[in-house]
Parts: sequence; C-alpha cells; structure tokens
Amino acid sequence: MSLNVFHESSLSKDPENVQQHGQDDQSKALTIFNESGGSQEEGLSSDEFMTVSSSPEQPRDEPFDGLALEHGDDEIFREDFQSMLSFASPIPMMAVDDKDSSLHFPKTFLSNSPHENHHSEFFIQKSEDPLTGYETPVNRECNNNLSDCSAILHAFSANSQWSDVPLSELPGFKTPLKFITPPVKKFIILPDSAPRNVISTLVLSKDFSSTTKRKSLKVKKMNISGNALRFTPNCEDNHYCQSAQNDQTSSTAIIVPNEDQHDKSSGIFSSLKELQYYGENKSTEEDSSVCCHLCRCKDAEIHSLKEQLEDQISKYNLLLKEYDLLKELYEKTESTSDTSSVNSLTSSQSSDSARKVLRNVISFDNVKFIKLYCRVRNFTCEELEEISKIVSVDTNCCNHLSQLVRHTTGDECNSESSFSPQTEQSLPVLTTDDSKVVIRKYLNNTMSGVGSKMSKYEFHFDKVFGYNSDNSQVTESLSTFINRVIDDEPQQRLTIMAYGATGSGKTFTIQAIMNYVKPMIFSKLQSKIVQSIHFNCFEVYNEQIVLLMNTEADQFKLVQNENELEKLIQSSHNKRKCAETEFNKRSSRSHCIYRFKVCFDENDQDYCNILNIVDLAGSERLSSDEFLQTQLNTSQNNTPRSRDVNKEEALKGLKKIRNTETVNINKSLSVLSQVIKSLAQGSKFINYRDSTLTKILKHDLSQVALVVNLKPPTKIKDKTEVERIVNSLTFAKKANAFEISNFK
Ligand SMILES: Nc1ncnc2c1ncn2[C@@H]1O[C@H](COP(=O)(O)OP(=O)(O)OP(=O)(O)O)[C@@H](O)[C@H]1O
Repeated sequence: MSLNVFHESSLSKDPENVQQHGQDDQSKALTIFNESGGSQEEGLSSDEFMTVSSSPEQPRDEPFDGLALEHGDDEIFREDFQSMLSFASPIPMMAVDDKDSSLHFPKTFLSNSPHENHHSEFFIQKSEDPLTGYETPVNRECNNNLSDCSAILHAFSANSQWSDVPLSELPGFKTPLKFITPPVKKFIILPDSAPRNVISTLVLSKDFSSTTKRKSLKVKKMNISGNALRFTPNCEDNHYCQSAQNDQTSSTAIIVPNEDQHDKSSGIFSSLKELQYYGENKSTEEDSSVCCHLCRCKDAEIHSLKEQLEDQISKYNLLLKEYDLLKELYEKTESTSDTSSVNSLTSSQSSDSARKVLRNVISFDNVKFIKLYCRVRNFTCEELEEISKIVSVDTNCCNHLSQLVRHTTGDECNSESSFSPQTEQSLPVLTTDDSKVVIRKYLNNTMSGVGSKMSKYEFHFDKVFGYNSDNSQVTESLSTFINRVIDDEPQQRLTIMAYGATGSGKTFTIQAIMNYVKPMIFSKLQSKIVQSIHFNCFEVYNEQIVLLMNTEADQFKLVQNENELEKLIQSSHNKRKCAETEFNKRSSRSHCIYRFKVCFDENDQDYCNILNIVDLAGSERLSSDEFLQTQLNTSQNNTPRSRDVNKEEALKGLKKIRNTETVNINKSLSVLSQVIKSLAQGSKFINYRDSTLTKILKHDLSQVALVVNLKPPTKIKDKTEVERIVNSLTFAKKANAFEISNFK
C-alpha cells in the first residue's frame, strides 16, 4: 500500500506512470494530485479543476513539506480529515499536531513521489460549530450530488486507523517545515483498484475569508466511475440497481453548492457518517451495486438537467411571446394614446393564451400578494333626501356634495378644473383620485370657526373608484384577477372580498361581481374550455358555518347552466342572516362565501380552480341602546303580543344578540386582517385557526383582491361618519401595511 503524491498531469499524459504507483492489487492506494497542470484525457480536462493560486508561503515548485489546519479548527473536523486520508494505508500519511492543530505530511512519502518538484495541497474545512455542522440535514437522494460527495468522503472516514497512531511513531515524520496558507486547495482521489480510464475526482476548495469565521467547503466537481469506490449505496430502487449492475461506464457528478450556504459543507460531513466503505475483501457483486448506484445518480442528474433545460426553454418562449405582445401593445397605445387597445387585447375576443400572457405582463396580480381596491359608494335616495333638507338638492346638490366628496376624475359635479377650494374649510371631507383616498377630520368637530384643527389621512390603493363610478368600472378592473379562474393554469385559488362598515355598499359590489362572473364562466363551459362548474354558498354567523344550499362547506354542487346558478344564489341570499342596524335597514350579520370550482380536463389531466367571492359582514361598533330601543318599539308595535312582552327583557335579549354578532364579526375581521398581513410578510406562523372564516379560506388566501367599501359622509360635521371611514381604511392598511401619511 502506498500513498503517492504527484503531479496530476502525469496521469493524463502517461497513464502508465499512474499504473506503476500502487500496483499491488491486494492493496489500495490513495493518490493525491496537486492542482497544477490539467488532464486532457481520461475524462478530465484542465478546466474541470479549479485554478489554484499559489500562496507566497508555498511556491509551486517547492517540495511539499506539510499541511496545516488553521488554529481553532475543532477536534471533530480533524478526526474526519485524518480518517479520510489514512484509510488506504496502515501507515499514516499525515499527522495531526494537537498543540497547534496542524496536519502534517511525513516528508518521506513526499520524497517517494515521482514528481518531487510538485506539491500537493488539500484543505478541508467544515463549519466551526460542530453542532450546527453535524446536524445539518442533507438530502440523501441518489440524485443529490452532495450526498454522492459525502459517500466518497465517508468511504475514507470509515477506514480510519489514524487516531491510534501516535505522532512519534510515524515513519519519516518530521516536524512541520511549512504551513500552507489557504485559500484554495484541490483534492483528487484515485483508488488504485479503479480502471485506468476511470478516475474519481473530488475537488474541494475552502473560503478562508478573514472577515468571516465560518468556513465553507465548496465541492466543485467530482468524477466517479466504475468500481473506483465501493460504498453501500443508499439505493432504494432495486430495479434500477439490478438493471445497472453491469454498467461500467463512468459517472460524473457536478457539485456546486451555494457559496453562501456554509452549512452545506458540514452537511457533507454529516452524511459522511451514514455510508460505508467496502474494502478489497468485498465481492464484485457489491462493486456492481455501487456502480449501479452511481449510474442511477448519473441518470437522475441527467434527468434533472433535462427538466431544467425544458423549463428554461419554455420560459424563453413565454418571454418571447410577452415581448411580442408588449411590442404590439406599445405600438397601439403609441398610435391611439388610449387604453382601449389594452382592453381589446385583454378582451375575450383575443386568443386565450395571448390574453393570459398579456395579463401577466400588464397586471401586477402575479407579483403582488394582495390587490387593493377602494370603492366609495354613491348616495342613496334616502341620503339625498336628508341632504336636501339642509340644502336644495336640485340646485345646490353638487355644491353641497363637493364639500363632502370629490373624485378628481369622472365627477361631473366637480371636475378637477372646476373645483377650486378657496379656504381649508371648503375642502371636501373625502377626496379620491384613481389611486388615493384622502380623508379630512376636523378635530373640534366644526368646519367653520377660526383655528379649527384638521387631520388629513392619505391611503393608497391599486385602484380607487369614486362615488360616481358604476359597477362596470369595478368589474372591468377586477376582470384580470377574476379571469384567472378560467385560465388553464392549474391550481389557481383566488379570493375576492368586500370589506367595509355597515351600509358601505359591500353587498352591492359583490352582486355586481357575481353578475360579471356568472356569464363569464358559463361562456367558457359552452366553448368547452371549462369542463364543469360547481358552486356552493354558505355563511359564517357567530363563528358557526350556516349552510345555505344544504351542501357541506367543503363540498360543491354541480351546476349545469347560468339559470340554475342564479336560482341557487337567490335562494341562498334570501336565507342570509340580516338585521336592521343604525346604518343599514338590511344589514348582513354574517360573512357570506360564494364558492366556484371550475374544472378543466386538459391533455388527460384533470384540475380545478377555485374562486371565492366573500361578502364580509359589516364592521360595526356595538349598537346603541337608543337605536335598539327604537328598533324594538317598531317591531313590538307590529306584533299583537307587544303588550305582553316585558320590554326591558326584550331589549336586553336584542342587545345581547346584536352585541354577540358584533363582537364575533369584529373578531373574525381582525383575525382576517392579521392573517393577510402575515401572509404578505411571509411569516412562518399564520393564525388561521383563530377564526372560522380564516380556517375555511386557509388554502385560498394566496391571491386576494380586497375591495374596501366606503359610505360617503352625509353630514359635514359628523365625526362618527368620518371615523367609520378611517376605520375601514385602516383595515386595508393593516392587511397590506401600505403607507399612511398623517399630517396636521
Ligand atoms: N355604488 C352604489 N351606488 C348607489 N347605491 C349604492 C351603492 N352601493 C351601495 N348602495 C346602496 O347602499 C345601501 C347599502 O348597501 P349594501 O347593503 O350593499 O351595504 P353593505 O355594506 O352590504 O351593508 P351591510 O354590511 O350592513 O350588509 C343599499 O341601499 C345599496 O343599494
């Protein structure tokens, strides 16, 4: 048995030369090459090896005298290193000096080298923290190159005799003459028993950055083949093993761990403990099994590379398409300078794939986790009546409304040009533009009066719909998001939610969205793009699921056509829990969830997309006693038994019911906002379980469109109205953590 250290190029240029070292078939030899030169043959080329800059302390042409580990390297590492290098020979190849933690080569070995003028360098390092180092999990799949590497390292470590040999007994050992200063070393292993045309190569390098204490092992490249190394394959695929048993072709593994992940180096060492080296006395069958393992790894690697290549090609093709579409879009918008070209390109007339690609490009749905909309609803007739009591609606409506709301586009009463506030007091309470909502709050609750203080809050959205906007504007903006459900992209799980205070227009908006969705998906069913459509509707009331269609919450009913769907929606809607509140005559007291499951059958692959449309219950403060009393009086006046009922008890009962509803609604909305925020921030822990609503929507919150609905203020001096608006906007702010500027 011998250890040979010589110039690597000798192997490639003169294979015979290699043969003469470690000739003894009964023995194993470990041959270590240095990095200079480079093999042009035998499957190795110079560019397969790392370029090693020779350090000033160790010029290349000097004989190799020793090898040192840095001070501070831990014991466990040194054991690994020792054992790795000493397995092949009963005569230790190198020593470890405990005093200075250095590793040394006996000079005699080196002088036996046929290439004395060259030196071999190697340096292996693992994480400084032995615990972290050894416990780092490593994927031991066959196709994981890191574990291949570990297998080799382990092959050496398992045969360690080294620790038993006292330093003094090392033949030819001299005190270290030189310490090698890293940075980079290469380590090539050539077992003697390997066929000459097959070489096992392990190239290691080490980052000895002075700034960082953690050191990494970067395994650059490893060529393994034939029966070069025998170890127990971690091979579960017996079929493969058998079929590959006689395959003697060489196997190459390219290993380039992420340089930043220092722990991977220690992962190699941890895996190292898992595998076993098989010595000379093992049968050739075992050799074959090792070989088959290697072949399997090779195959797996080729397969994975092929997949990566295909993936890249399809990405490239997609980019090309996107580029063409963008170009087209750009040219059209250049010539027409309006957005109609975008709409026409994204319309259903365009080819589906083009539409999809373009949508991905022009919208940020696929980039943003949550898309935020704000809608300020219009005044109802009752509200206008109220207003008309203060000012003449016919003549002064616009003037009056302008003191309450203003949208800079689409507001006929108050277009940007005609609006010119003279004083701060004449500013509208609620101002919106396409992406911003500004709310002014008069702290002393008065619009007039010198020195009144005003707070101004600004909230930003992806899109804001002013109080004069109609439903079609809302659905048009949401269409890119909604249409994803009919995209032939599998596993789309989308959720649209309408949030807002009681009476802010949530149900109104949700109905508009439903009216858009119904014909849209059924048209796809007719054109056979969609295979089947399923629907369910239920509500969450006081944290309990209430079925509105006799279908369990996690199930769906197959719906054949739009009419059938319409009937289901209507009957569900009628069953919803509603009550009169101070702000809405028919206020929804529950979260209502409309669920669509759209299924496709493409290329024999079935998959379904999910769209949830959620009409959230109105966020509300507890009802006042005064309001409840009026409500009770009205209802009792309408019932013949009114005189028999204990009024106080009834009030108490009603108060309890409303309060429980309000508490549950607010709690679940608060959990929802927290969950969305956590998801947006990528938090590890998401508290879905804290409310029934989030439990149900757990899998469907990765793509959310949230419409925050606002009721416009009807009274200039009404502080409560403004507060309700601010509260709703704050919910959106919490959900998305977008900026709020608050200045006096
Ligand atoms: N954009 C709008 N234009 C005109 N009227 C609207 C608009 N949005 C809502 N409304 C009207 O405002 C009233 C309250 O609307 P809606 O019931 O949708 O509110 P909500 O937020 O669902 O209330 P709740 O939470 O109490 O159920 C209704 O009479 C509705 O017709």
